Amino acid sequence: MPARAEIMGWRRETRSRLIEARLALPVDERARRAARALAALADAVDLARFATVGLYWPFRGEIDPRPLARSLIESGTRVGLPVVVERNAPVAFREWAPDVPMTRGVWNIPIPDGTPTVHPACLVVPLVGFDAMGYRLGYGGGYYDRTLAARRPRPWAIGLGLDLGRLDTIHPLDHDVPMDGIVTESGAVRHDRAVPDRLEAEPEVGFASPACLLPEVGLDDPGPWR
Ligand SMILES: Nc1nc2c(c(=O)[nH]1)N(C=O)[C@@H](CNc1ccc(C(=O)N[C@@H](CCC(=O)O)C(=O)O)cc1)CN2
Ligand SMILES: Nc1ncnc2c1ncn2[C@@H]1O[C@H](COP(=O)(O)OP(=O)(O)OP(=O)(O)O)[C@@H](O)[C@H]1O
Repeated sequence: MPARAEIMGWRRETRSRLIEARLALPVDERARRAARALAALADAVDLARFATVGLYWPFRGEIDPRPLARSLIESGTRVGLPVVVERNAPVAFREWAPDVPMTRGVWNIPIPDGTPTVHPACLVVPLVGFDAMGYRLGYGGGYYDRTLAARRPRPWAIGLGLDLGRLDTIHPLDHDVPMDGIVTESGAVRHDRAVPDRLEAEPEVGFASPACLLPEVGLDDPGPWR
């Protein structure tokens, strides 16, 4: 098992290699793969059963989930987008709809301006990379890890990305929170866990943030799968 410093260095290189590879795809090829991944998501996962779902504003070649956002809103599910309100802390989710005013957050990513904070019971999480155990590589801020660590029951988390992000292992560290499933253009894979960490009473995290209770997803919640 490599040491933490080596793992973090490997992640930095792998992250930039995978983002480059994604951005190097011809636009129409990337759009075809993204459309297949979104179709696989719709086949496998019933997001409309949740009152509120967390999506994201696409950035650096991420799959564009806005068509999904619009159809969820039409069917009565609220959509939140992540907002970095504090460095090295969980993200907040702010309600989005096609007509809400937008401003720019970290990295100039568009964020809803002045809409209510929402508490999604299920997050669709953009992937840079992912591994066979459902662990995810993101942009390196640790924002999704912190967000998933701070809430009980932990929101369901479905990683959405391209097959080119597939890795054998990301060499998971203590802070890494695995996804409940991974969806790419080649389909959906569930990662059910014997001990459901999403129900642990106390977040074991290295920062002070009150656990946010999600009344919507109780102990016997059946999850997002169809
Ligand atoms: N579309 C989209 N929106 C998103 C995310 C995402 O992954 N995708 N995020 C999911 O996380 C959050 C933004 N993620 C961020 C991750 C890192 C840094 C950042 O400041 N990075 C440092 C270097 C990080 C490091 O290696 O230590 C920098 O750029 O200087 C900012 C935002 C919220 N919005
Ligand atoms: N719950 C937590 N408490 C404190 N620090 C954390 C927590 N989760 C992650 N971190 C820190 O954040 C950084 C995350 O690095 P990592 O490579 O896992 O990011 P990532 O998952 O790719 O990023 P992102 O989620 O922003 O896309 C590490 O330095 C890690 O120590």
